[in-house]
Amino acid sequence: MAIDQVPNITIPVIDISAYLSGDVSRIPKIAEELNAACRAPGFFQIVGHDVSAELRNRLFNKVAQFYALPSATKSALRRGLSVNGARGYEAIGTEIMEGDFQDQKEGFMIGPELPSGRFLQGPNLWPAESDCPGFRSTMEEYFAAVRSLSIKMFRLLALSLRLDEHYFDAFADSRDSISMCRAHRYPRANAEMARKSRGTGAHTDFGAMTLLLQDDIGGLEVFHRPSGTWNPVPYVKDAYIVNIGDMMEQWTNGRYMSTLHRVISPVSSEDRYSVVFFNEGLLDQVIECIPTCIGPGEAPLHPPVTVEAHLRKRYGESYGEEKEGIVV
Ligand SMILES: O=C(O)CCC(=O)C(=O)O
Ligand SMILES: [Fe+2]
Repeated sequence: MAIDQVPNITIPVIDISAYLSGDVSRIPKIAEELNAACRAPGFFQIVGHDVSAELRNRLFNKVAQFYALPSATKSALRRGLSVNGARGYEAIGTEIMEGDFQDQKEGFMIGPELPSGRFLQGPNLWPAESDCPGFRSTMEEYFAAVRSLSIKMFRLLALSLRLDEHYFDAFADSRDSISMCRAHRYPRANAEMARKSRGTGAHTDFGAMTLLLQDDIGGLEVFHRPSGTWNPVPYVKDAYIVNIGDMMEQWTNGRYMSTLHRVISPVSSEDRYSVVFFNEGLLDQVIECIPTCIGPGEAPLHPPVTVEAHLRKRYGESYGEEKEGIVV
Protein backbone atom coordinates (compact mmCIF):
# COMPACT_ATOMS: atom_id res chain seq x y z
CA MET A 1 0.00 0.00 0.00
CA ALA A 2 1.33 3.46 -0.89
CA ILE A 3 2.26 5.52 2.11
CA ASP A 4 -0.30 8.23 1.39
CA GLN A 5 -3.15 5.75 0.96
CA VAL A 6 -5.73 5.76 3.76
CA PRO A 7 -6.19 2.23 5.14
CA ASN A 8 -9.58 0.66 4.52
CA ILE A 9 -9.54 -1.04 7.90
CA THR A 10 -9.17 0.56 11.28
CA ILE A 11 -8.13 -1.93 13.93
CA PRO A 12 -9.92 -0.83 17.11
CA VAL A 13 -7.96 -0.55 20.37
CA ILE A 14 -10.04 -1.67 23.37
CA ASP A 15 -9.08 -0.98 26.98
CA ILE A 16 -10.13 -3.99 29.09
CA SER A 17 -8.76 -2.73 32.43
CA ALA A 18 -12.24 -1.98 33.82
CA TYR A 19 -13.26 -5.59 33.21
CA LEU A 20 -10.18 -6.95 34.96
CA SER A 21 -10.66 -4.63 37.95
CA GLY A 22 -14.34 -5.57 38.24
CA ASP A 23 -15.71 -2.08 37.49
CA VAL A 24 -19.13 -3.47 36.51
CA SER A 25 -20.55 -0.15 35.35
CA ARG A 26 -18.04 -0.03 32.49
CA ILE A 27 -18.26 -3.65 31.36
CA PRO A 28 -21.29 -3.28 29.00
CA LYS A 29 -19.42 -0.68 26.96
CA ILE A 30 -16.37 -2.95 26.62
CA ALA A 31 -18.65 -5.83 25.57
CA GLU A 32 -20.26 -3.58 22.94
CA GLU A 33 -16.87 -2.51 21.58
CA LEU A 34 -15.81 -6.13 21.42
CA ASN A 35 -19.00 -7.14 19.63
CA ALA A 36 -18.50 -4.46 16.98
CA ALA A 37 -14.82 -5.35 16.48
CA CYS A 38 -15.50 -9.10 16.21
CA ARG A 39 -18.16 -8.51 13.55
CA ALA A 40 -15.75 -6.44 11.50
CA PRO A 41 -12.85 -6.46 11.01
CA GLY A 42 -12.49 -9.54 13.28
CA PHE A 43 -9.23 -8.01 14.56
CA PHE A 44 -8.68 -5.63 17.45
CA GLN A 45 -5.98 -4.71 19.95
CA ILE A 46 -6.37 -4.81 23.72
CA VAL A 47 -4.62 -2.63 26.25
CA GLY A 48 -5.05 -2.56 30.02
CA HIS A 49 -4.44 -6.32 30.27
CA ASP A 50 -2.51 -7.96 33.09
CA VAL A 51 0.58 -9.47 31.40
CA SER A 52 3.47 -7.41 32.74
CA ALA A 53 5.85 -5.44 30.52
CA GLU A 54 8.74 -7.06 32.38
CA LEU A 55 7.57 -10.56 31.38
CA ARG A 56 6.86 -9.55 27.76
CA ASN A 57 10.28 -7.90 27.40
CA ARG A 58 12.04 -10.85 28.98
CA LEU A 59 10.14 -13.16 26.63
CA PHE A 60 11.28 -11.29 23.51
CA ASN A 61 14.89 -11.29 24.80
CA LYS A 62 14.84 -15.04 25.45
CA VAL A 63 13.21 -15.78 22.09
CA ALA A 64 15.94 -13.79 20.30
CA GLN A 65 18.57 -15.68 22.31
CA PHE A 66 17.01 -18.98 21.26
CA TYR A 67 17.00 -18.11 17.56
CA ALA A 68 20.65 -17.04 17.77
CA LEU A 69 21.59 -20.65 18.64
CA PRO A 70 23.45 -22.67 15.98
CA SER A 71 21.13 -24.29 13.40
CA ALA A 72 22.19 -27.76 14.52
CA THR A 73 21.10 -27.06 18.11
CA LYS A 74 17.71 -25.82 16.90
CA SER A 75 17.30 -28.67 14.40
CA ALA A 76 17.85 -31.19 17.19
CA LEU A 77 14.54 -29.86 18.59
CA ARG A 78 12.58 -30.04 15.35
CA ARG A 79 8.87 -30.61 15.55
CA GLY A 80 9.03 -33.96 13.76
CA LEU A 81 10.92 -35.37 16.73
CA SER A 82 8.20 -34.53 19.25
CA VAL A 83 5.73 -37.25 20.24
CA ASN A 84 2.87 -35.92 18.09
CA GLY A 85 4.80 -33.71 15.70
CA ALA A 86 3.29 -30.62 17.27
CA ARG A 87 5.94 -29.26 19.62
CA GLY A 88 9.35 -27.82 18.98
CA TYR A 89 11.27 -26.04 16.26
CA GLU A 90 10.19 -25.29 12.69
CA ALA A 91 12.87 -24.21 10.26
CA ILE A 92 12.22 -21.57 7.62
CA GLY A 93 9.90 -22.91 4.92
CA THR A 94 8.27 -25.67 6.97
CA GLU A 95 4.83 -24.13 7.07
CA ILE A 96 2.91 -23.31 3.90
CA MET A 97 -0.02 -20.99 4.44
CA GLU A 98 -0.49 -19.56 0.97
CA GLY A 99 -0.16 -21.36 -2.37
CA ASP A 100 3.44 -22.16 -3.14
CA PHE A 101 4.98 -19.69 -0.69
CA GLN A 102 7.02 -21.37 2.01
CA ASP A 103 6.78 -19.10 5.03
CA GLN A 104 9.98 -17.14 5.61
CA LYS A 105 9.93 -17.58 9.35
CA GLU A 106 11.31 -19.81 12.07
CA GLY A 107 8.95 -21.05 14.76
CA PHE A 108 9.11 -22.71 18.15
CA MET A 109 5.91 -24.21 19.52
CA ILE A 110 4.98 -25.26 23.03
CA GLY A 111 1.77 -26.43 24.69
CA PRO A 112 0.70 -27.71 28.07
CA GLU A 113 2.70 -30.67 29.37
CA LEU A 114 -0.11 -33.22 29.32
CA PRO A 115 0.24 -36.99 28.91
CA SER A 116 0.49 -37.90 25.23
CA GLY A 117 -2.09 -39.99 23.47
CA ARG A 118 -4.54 -37.41 22.15
CA PHE A 119 -4.17 -35.06 19.23
CA LEU A 120 -1.66 -32.24 19.86
CA GLN A 121 -0.97 -33.38 23.43
CA GLY A 122 2.35 -34.57 24.79
CA PRO A 123 5.59 -33.18 26.19
CA ASN A 124 7.39 -30.10 24.89
CA LEU A 125 10.92 -30.13 23.50
CA TRP A 126 13.42 -27.78 25.18
CA PRO A 127 17.03 -26.76 24.58
CA ALA A 128 19.52 -27.63 27.32
CA GLU A 129 19.43 -24.98 30.03
CA SER A 130 23.14 -24.30 29.46
CA ASP A 131 22.45 -23.55 25.74
CA CYS A 132 19.77 -20.97 26.43
CA PRO A 133 19.59 -20.08 30.13
CA GLY A 134 16.16 -18.98 31.30
CA PHE A 135 14.42 -19.71 27.98
CA ARG A 136 12.30 -22.58 29.25
CA SER A 137 11.25 -20.94 32.52
CA THR A 138 10.36 -17.69 30.70
CA MET A 139 8.34 -19.48 28.02
CA GLU A 140 6.51 -21.48 30.70
CA GLU A 141 5.81 -18.39 32.78
CA TYR A 142 4.56 -16.53 29.72
CA PHE A 143 2.41 -19.47 28.61
CA ALA A 144 0.62 -19.51 31.98
CA ALA A 145 0.12 -15.72 31.90
CA VAL A 146 -1.24 -15.54 28.36
CA ARG A 147 -3.44 -18.60 28.86
CA SER A 148 -4.96 -16.90 31.90
CA LEU A 149 -5.53 -13.72 29.86
CA SER A 150 -7.17 -15.75 27.11
CA ILE A 151 -9.68 -17.19 29.59
CA LYS A 152 -10.62 -13.65 30.64
CA MET A 153 -10.99 -12.71 26.97
CA PHE A 154 -13.35 -15.67 26.43
CA ARG A 155 -15.43 -14.35 29.35
CA LEU A 156 -15.60 -10.93 27.71
CA LEU A 157 -16.42 -12.57 24.41
CA ALA A 158 -19.30 -14.43 26.10
CA LEU A 159 -20.64 -11.13 27.45
CA SER A 160 -20.27 -9.57 24.00
CA LEU A 161 -22.55 -12.34 22.64
CA ARG A 162 -25.08 -11.81 25.48
CA LEU A 163 -24.21 -15.18 26.95
CA ASP A 164 -23.46 -16.11 30.54
CA GLU A 165 -19.98 -14.82 31.37
CA HIS A 166 -18.78 -18.38 31.97
CA TYR A 167 -20.26 -19.88 28.79
CA PHE A 168 -16.83 -20.68 27.30
CA ASP A 169 -15.11 -21.65 30.57
CA ALA A 170 -15.18 -25.42 30.03
CA PHE A 171 -14.04 -24.95 26.42
CA ALA A 172 -11.12 -22.64 27.23
CA ASP A 173 -10.15 -23.55 30.76
CA SER A 174 -10.34 -27.35 31.10
CA ARG A 175 -7.22 -29.32 31.86
CA ASP A 176 -7.50 -30.89 28.40
CA SER A 177 -8.17 -27.65 26.51
CA ILE A 178 -5.69 -27.34 23.66
CA SER A 179 -3.59 -24.25 23.89
CA MET A 180 -0.46 -23.62 21.87
CA CYS A 181 2.09 -20.86 21.95
CA ARG A 182 4.50 -20.26 19.07
CA ALA A 183 7.38 -17.81 18.97
CA HIS A 184 8.49 -16.58 15.53
CA ARG A 185 11.51 -14.95 13.99
CA TYR A 186 11.06 -13.31 10.59
CA PRO A 187 14.48 -12.69 9.02
CA ARG A 188 15.00 -9.22 7.61
CA ALA A 189 14.66 -9.04 3.83
CA ASN A 190 15.28 -6.60 1.01
CA ALA A 191 12.31 -5.05 -0.80
CA GLU A 192 12.58 -7.48 -3.71
CA MET A 193 12.60 -10.55 -1.45
CA ALA A 194 9.72 -9.17 0.61
CA ARG A 195 7.63 -8.79 -2.55
CA LYS A 196 8.34 -12.28 -3.82
CA SER A 197 7.94 -14.24 -0.61
CA ARG A 198 5.87 -14.13 2.55
CA GLY A 199 6.80 -14.02 6.22
CA THR A 200 3.55 -15.86 6.83
CA GLY A 201 1.34 -16.54 3.83
CA ALA A 202 -2.26 -15.34 3.76
CA HIS A 203 -4.45 -17.48 6.04
CA THR A 204 -7.22 -17.44 8.56
CA ASP A 205 -6.56 -18.87 12.01
CA PHE A 206 -7.99 -22.33 12.66
CA GLY A 207 -9.15 -21.97 16.22
CA ALA A 208 -11.42 -19.79 18.30
CA MET A 209 -9.39 -16.77 19.38
CA THR A 210 -5.76 -15.76 18.88
CA LEU A 211 -3.68 -13.47 21.09
CA LEU A 212 -0.59 -12.08 19.40
CA LEU A 213 2.34 -10.04 20.64
CA GLN A 214 4.30 -8.30 17.90
CA ASP A 215 7.39 -6.15 18.22
CA ASP A 216 7.64 -2.65 16.76
CA ILE A 217 8.99 -3.70 13.33
CA GLY A 218 5.56 -4.20 11.74
CA GLY A 219 4.52 -6.40 8.83
CA LEU A 220 1.21 -7.94 9.90
CA GLU A 221 -1.53 -7.12 7.41
CA VAL A 222 -5.28 -7.75 7.35
CA PHE A 223 -7.33 -8.21 4.20
CA HIS A 224 -10.31 -5.97 3.50
CA ARG A 225 -12.54 -7.98 1.20
CA PRO A 226 -14.80 -5.19 -0.16
CA SER A 227 -11.83 -3.17 -1.45
CA GLY A 228 -9.46 -6.10 -2.02
CA THR A 229 -6.71 -4.32 -0.06
CA TRP A 230 -4.16 -5.39 2.54
CA ASN A 231 -4.03 -3.11 5.57
CA PRO A 232 -1.29 -2.93 8.22
CA VAL A 233 -1.96 -3.72 11.86
CA PRO A 234 -0.06 -0.88 13.53
CA TYR A 235 2.22 -1.54 16.47
CA VAL A 236 0.56 -0.27 19.64
CA LYS A 237 2.82 -0.25 22.67
CA ASP A 238 1.88 -2.86 25.30
CA ALA A 239 -1.06 -4.13 23.24
CA TYR A 240 -2.13 -7.63 22.28
CA ILE A 241 -3.58 -8.15 18.85
CA VAL A 242 -6.67 -10.34 19.16
CA ASN A 243 -8.42 -12.03 16.28
CA ILE A 244 -11.30 -14.37 15.69
CA GLY A 245 -10.53 -17.77 14.15
CA ASP A 246 -12.58 -20.05 11.89
CA MET A 247 -13.95 -22.10 14.74
CA MET A 248 -15.50 -19.03 16.39
CA GLU A 249 -16.86 -17.82 13.05
CA GLN A 250 -18.66 -21.15 12.68
CA TRP A 251 -19.78 -21.18 16.29
CA THR A 252 -21.33 -17.71 15.95
CA ASN A 253 -23.00 -18.59 12.65
CA GLY A 254 -20.87 -16.03 10.85
CA ARG A 255 -21.67 -13.16 13.25
CA TYR A 256 -18.01 -12.93 14.24
CA MET A 257 -15.50 -12.81 11.43
CA SER A 258 -12.34 -14.82 10.85
CA THR A 259 -10.29 -12.51 8.67
CA LEU A 260 -7.52 -13.29 6.22
CA HIS A 261 -4.12 -12.00 7.34
CA ARG A 262 -0.46 -12.36 6.43
CA VAL A 263 2.98 -11.14 7.44
CA ILE A 264 5.29 -9.35 5.01
CA SER A 265 8.97 -10.07 5.61
CA PRO A 266 10.53 -7.09 7.38
CA VAL A 267 12.32 -4.70 5.05
CA SER A 268 14.42 -3.50 7.94
CA SER A 269 17.88 -3.64 9.42
CA GLU A 270 16.41 -5.89 12.12
CA ASP A 271 14.57 -9.21 12.26
CA ARG A 272 10.94 -9.24 13.40
CA TYR A 273 9.76 -11.30 16.36
CA SER A 274 6.24 -12.25 17.38
CA VAL A 275 4.68 -14.65 19.85
CA VAL A 276 1.26 -16.06 19.11
CA PHE A 277 -1.11 -17.89 21.45
CA PHE A 278 -4.03 -20.02 20.31
CA ASN A 279 -6.63 -21.32 22.72
CA GLU A 280 -8.20 -23.98 20.51
CA GLY A 281 -10.42 -25.44 23.22
CA LEU A 282 -11.56 -28.86 24.35
CA LEU A 283 -11.07 -31.62 21.77
CA ASP A 284 -14.50 -33.13 22.47
CA GLN A 285 -16.43 -29.85 22.40
CA VAL A 286 -19.05 -29.76 19.66
CA ILE A 287 -19.04 -26.49 17.74
CA GLU A 288 -22.66 -25.86 16.94
CA CYS A 289 -24.44 -22.55 16.36
CA ILE A 290 -24.61 -20.56 19.64
CA PRO A 291 -28.26 -19.86 20.58
CA THR A 292 -27.84 -16.06 20.64
CA CYS A 293 -26.40 -16.16 17.11
CA ILE A 294 -29.43 -17.34 15.23
CA GLY A 295 -32.45 -15.22 14.42
CA PRO A 296 -36.02 -16.37 13.77
CA GLY A 297 -36.25 -18.21 10.46
CA GLU A 298 -32.45 -18.37 10.15
CA ALA A 299 -30.68 -21.70 9.65
CA PRO A 300 -27.24 -22.68 10.97
CA LEU A 301 -24.62 -22.18 8.25
CA HIS A 302 -22.47 -25.14 9.31
CA PRO A 303 -23.11 -28.68 10.50
CA PRO A 304 -21.90 -29.43 14.05
CA VAL A 305 -18.27 -30.51 14.26
CA THR A 306 -16.00 -31.43 17.16
CA VAL A 307 -12.97 -29.32 17.91
CA GLU A 308 -10.78 -32.35 17.24
CA ALA A 309 -12.24 -33.03 13.79
CA HIS A 310 -11.96 -29.36 12.84
CA LEU A 311 -8.34 -29.04 14.00
CA ARG A 312 -7.19 -32.29 12.41
CA LYS A 313 -8.47 -31.10 9.08
CA ARG A 314 -6.92 -27.62 9.30
CA TYR A 315 -3.54 -28.69 10.69
CA GLY A 316 -3.37 -31.37 8.00
CA GLU A 317 -3.93 -28.75 5.29
CA SER A 318 -1.26 -26.26 6.33
CA TYR A 319 1.87 -28.37 6.50
CA GLY A 320 3.70 -29.51 3.39
CA GLU A 321 3.29 -33.24 2.76
CA GLU A 322 6.98 -33.87 2.27
CA LYS A 323 7.76 -32.08 5.50
CA GLU A 324 7.48 -33.37 9.00
CA GLY A 325 3.74 -32.96 9.42
CA ILE A 326 1.69 -33.06 12.58
CA VAL A 327 0.54 -36.61 13.29
CA VAL A 328 -3.10 -36.39 12.25
O1 LIG B 1 3.59 -13.37 13.46
C1 LIG B 1 2.57 -12.74 13.27
O2 LIG B 1 2.49 -11.52 13.42
C2 LIG B 1 1.30 -13.45 12.85
C3 LIG B 1 1.41 -14.94 12.84
C4 LIG B 1 0.13 -15.60 12.51
O3 LIG B 1 -0.74 -15.05 11.88
C5 LIG B 1 -0.11 -16.98 12.98
O4 LIG B 1 0.82 -17.59 13.54
O5 LIG B 1 -1.24 -17.46 12.83
FE1 LIG C 1 -2.60 -16.14 11.97
